[in-house]
Amino acid sequence: MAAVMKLVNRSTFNSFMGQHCLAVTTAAKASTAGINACRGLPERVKIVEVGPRDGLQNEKTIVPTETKIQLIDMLSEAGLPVIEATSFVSPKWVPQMADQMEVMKGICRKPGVAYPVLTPNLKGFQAAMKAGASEVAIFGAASELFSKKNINCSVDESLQRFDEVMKAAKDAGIPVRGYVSCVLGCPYEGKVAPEKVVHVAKRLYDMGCYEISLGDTIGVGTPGAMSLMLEAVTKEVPVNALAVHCHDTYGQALANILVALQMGIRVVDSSVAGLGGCPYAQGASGNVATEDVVYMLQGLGIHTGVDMSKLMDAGAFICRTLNRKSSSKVAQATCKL
Ligand SMILES: CC(C)(COP(=O)([O-])OP(=O)([O-])OC[C@H]1O[C@@H](n2cnc3c(N)ncnc32)[C@H](O)[C@@H]1OP(=O)([O-])[O-])[C@@H](O)C(=O)NCCC(=O)NCCSC(=O)C[C@@](C)(O)CC(=O)[O-]
Repeated sequence: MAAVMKLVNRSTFNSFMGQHCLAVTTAAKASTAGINACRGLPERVKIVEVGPRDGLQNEKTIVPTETKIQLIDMLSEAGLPVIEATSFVSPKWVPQMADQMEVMKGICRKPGVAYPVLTPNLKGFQAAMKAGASEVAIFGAASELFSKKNINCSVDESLQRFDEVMKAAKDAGIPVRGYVSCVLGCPYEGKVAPEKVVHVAKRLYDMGCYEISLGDTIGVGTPGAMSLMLEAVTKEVPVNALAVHCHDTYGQALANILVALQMGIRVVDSSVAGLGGCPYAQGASGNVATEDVVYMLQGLGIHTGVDMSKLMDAGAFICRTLNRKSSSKVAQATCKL
């Protein structure tokens, strides 16, 4: 009976979503481009799915490799254009990512989809190359103490390490994404001045990162703080080279993303089912849920290329496997409809 109810609920939801999306799309066809341009909103947004890495790195129990592979494959099928697959960090520091080689070998790489991996140093970069990675990400912080806790070096030292990775990546023709953590607050230092974010973001951009993702690691930002920070960063780094990465600890993530879109950001990081947190930021909740971002963007008539139904299946799969409730409001609503 429960299973039948679930099916009915799911089909009711899909039908609601279908009608809703159709209404949005029909209206959108004639007018969205113009209206969105007036509102300062884009026609298309690229979603960078970080659940398999940012999400699963934070699980207390080690998630089986097969589950990670299946999740990534389901996300590929859902139409996500970028899926951060794993990280090549020390297994002593983050044991949850120790199977990075097997994950990279096991996934079905869909043509047109990028599967970047985190590489904090040259050792990580070389291991990523052996595993066949075709894109990597380096990750720094705007806060000294977070940098120490997260990657065991100062901000300046981290930039020197990233320079080495960058040179090796250039030689190998590998694109590099950059992260700046703690752009709106630090679990150890509290408030972080926008100038500190500008300093690291500009350095990453100048050394050749094609995109810099600005991370509200502990999810303390508000739309006001986000706009002040972006105002400062976009003076030094072109807006089309920036992304936002919002955790949802204080429930501000979607509002922060909307403000970022209005300020010209076109790339948004998110995590299926809102998985995650950061092992070096106690108490930080997961990333904004991909389902919730896609729902908001659909409502705005903004194209993402993501199939909501398949995305919901991927979220349900990982929540079932981890035996936990989804943090996605859209997924929670589905159960109630
Ligand atoms: C960066 C290190 C490695 C420095 O760690 P360390 O201990 O300072 O490094 P080391 O060079 O002194 O080496 C110590 C040991 O680690 C090994 N080692 C050294 N490098 C590697 C490597 N790449 N892969 C595997 N092993 C490595 C090295 O071989 C040696 O092994 P031992 O001789 O003791 O057996 C360490 O601090 C680390 O792994 N930290 C983990 C950082 C991490 O993964 N954090 C979570 C991701 S960041 C995040 O979530 C934020 C983000 C991106 O999502 C954005 C946001 O929300 O803000």
